[in-house]
Amino acid sequence: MKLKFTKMQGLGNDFVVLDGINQAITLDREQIRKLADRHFGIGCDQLLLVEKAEGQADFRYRIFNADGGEVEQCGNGARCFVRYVHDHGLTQKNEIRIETLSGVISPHLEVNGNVTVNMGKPIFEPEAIPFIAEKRALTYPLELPGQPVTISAVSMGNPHAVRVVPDVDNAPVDTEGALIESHPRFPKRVNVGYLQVLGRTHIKLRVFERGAGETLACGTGACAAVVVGIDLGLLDHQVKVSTRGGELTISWQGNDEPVWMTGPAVTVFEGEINL
Ligand SMILES: N[C@H](CCC[C@H](N)C(=O)O)C(=O)O
Repeated sequence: MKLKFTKMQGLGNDFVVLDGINQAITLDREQIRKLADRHFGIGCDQLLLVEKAEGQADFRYRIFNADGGEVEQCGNGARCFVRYVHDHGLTQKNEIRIETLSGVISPHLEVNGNVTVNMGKPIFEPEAIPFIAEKRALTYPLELPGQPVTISAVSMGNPHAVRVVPDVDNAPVDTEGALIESHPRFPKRVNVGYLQVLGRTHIKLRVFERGAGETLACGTGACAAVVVGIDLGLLDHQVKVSTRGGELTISWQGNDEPVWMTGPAVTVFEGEINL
């Protein structure tokens, strides 16, 4: 099967984007893993599928991690999604509503080329994350081989565990991140963020992503980290998030207010692959 694709990236978090409207696409887990493979396929952190909306939204937005698993949300991908549908003539709108497994989000193309997305509101109830805990708390002890660690847990539609650390550049992201990602108290596994507070309006962040490993940036991870930082009283309402791939601006007014994310979305190349 010949498949047209577009390679895109948001702060180095990279995507293979497929038009599922003008080409009939059914991919199994193994085919997704192959497309995402950086040696035997195209290579990406996530594969994004553009489909017709089922409800009132403009499009349906499906997200698959490099391990082939379909997930609920992807922030950097949402910015690339609106750039893609605009550039490929699938819409003339600058602001669109896209339905995901975790609800509708609305990315907006800014005149300066950045994209702002209403990422919806954070969810802290453990059973909705999902995370196994007696009750909602600001932080939780999490048993690991060796000594336990302290995390916060929140959902941005997808699950996030966030650790506040003094120095992200020396944090055990690959080793400890992998242990937390598949910890039994996260029944659907979890994205693991390492947050360093540089000031009340600036943090540094690294994320070991569920189903992909450490990425250069994680949009929902940046939202989760800022929300946790605000909840812990460490951050103000608008924060610059410095990731290895560049900077995001995240803002949250608290309580049931949505989280807003602003950042870039870049097309790298168009291609075609025989699958
Ligand atoms: N690995 C994530 C999906 C991609 C999220 C990330 N790339 C973003 O920009 O939000 C998960 O399994 O929930």
